[in-house]
Amino acid sequence: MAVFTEVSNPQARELLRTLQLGELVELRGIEGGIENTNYFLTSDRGEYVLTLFERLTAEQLPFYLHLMKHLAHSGIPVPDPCADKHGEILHTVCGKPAAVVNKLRGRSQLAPQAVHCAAVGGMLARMHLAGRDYDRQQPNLRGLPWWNDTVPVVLPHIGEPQQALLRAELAYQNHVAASPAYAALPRGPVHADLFRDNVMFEGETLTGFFDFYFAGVDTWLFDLAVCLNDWCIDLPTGVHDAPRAQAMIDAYQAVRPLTAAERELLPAMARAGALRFWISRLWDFYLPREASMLKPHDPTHFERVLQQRIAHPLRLA
Ligand SMILES: Nc1ncnc2c1ncn2[C@@H]1O[C@H](COP(=O)(O)OP(=O)(O)OP(=O)(O)O)[C@@H](O)[C@H]1O
Ligand SMILES: N[C@@H](CCO)C(=O)O
Repeated sequence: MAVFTEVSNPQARELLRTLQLGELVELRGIEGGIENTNYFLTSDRGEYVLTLFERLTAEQLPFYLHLMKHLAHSGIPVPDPCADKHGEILHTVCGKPAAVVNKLRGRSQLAPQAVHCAAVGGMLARMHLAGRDYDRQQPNLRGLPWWNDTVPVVLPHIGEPQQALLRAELAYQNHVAASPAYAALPRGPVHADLFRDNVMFEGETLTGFFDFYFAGVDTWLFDLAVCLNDWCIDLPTGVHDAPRAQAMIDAYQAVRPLTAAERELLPAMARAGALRFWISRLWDFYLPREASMLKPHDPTHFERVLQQRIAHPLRLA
């Protein structure tokens, strides 16, 4: 569980008043999530999610919050940040930057079938297209420069074979990032963390994407690769599930066909997607922060996924 900062009922009441969202009925810390403090905030007017940002700064946050607003207003089912009477969507609670968004219907589908993967693929492509006219810029803060900075920090904590794999993959990704094919990849705002636990479903109907706080401008292919690595694998082994991956890619391409450069670099981006989360999980595991409720994710999972993507390159049918 992750509640890094405790919010009191009087503080929640004051926030609801500022946002003109009615009277407090319940404030409940949310289990799950490892980045931010999250509460379900229920008032007599509706159900909301209060997020206190633990690492992101007030300078970085407008990119994410306005992106969510932009996407919500473009018909993509994402939480819409609540504004105060001055139109401000970034607030302060307990001295931390904070936001209140509407609570999405549904629940996470943690054992997805092809039909769920197709729904994610189609909506991901619609989201990429809807982001084209979003005018704010911010890079993916967990992109290649962060990998280059963070790998030396985690290397002393891991065994020799893992060090060798991490070093080799980082060198490979630096090489890919300098290639003409990479420069030709279409880019825009991406979610960059669209795992099973960041999408809501009601049955087979997708009801929302959320947790945009790793979003940034990056290649659309990286976003698709992150999804394939989570939605379309056998979780215990990291082995690729071809029918689910095909369903996701077909649905994505029905909205936006992949370019030649994207087809060429899909295997490399699948590796990049695994590397990114291996590094962040190592970092969270070996350099943890204080939290009153926190369960770090298992880093070895993405070591296995990376090994799988290297041994069995992801090719399009
Ligand atoms: N807008 C929302 N609507 C409904 N439920 C939400 C919403 N936002 C968050 N939640 C719930 O809160 C939980 C934790 O949120 P989230 O995944 O954003 O945490 P985090 O710490 O920011 O992220 P991470 O997944 O990066 O560790 C989610 O699994 C979900 O159950
Ligand atoms: N989705 C990430 C957690 C941070 O959002 C992971 O599984 O490592």
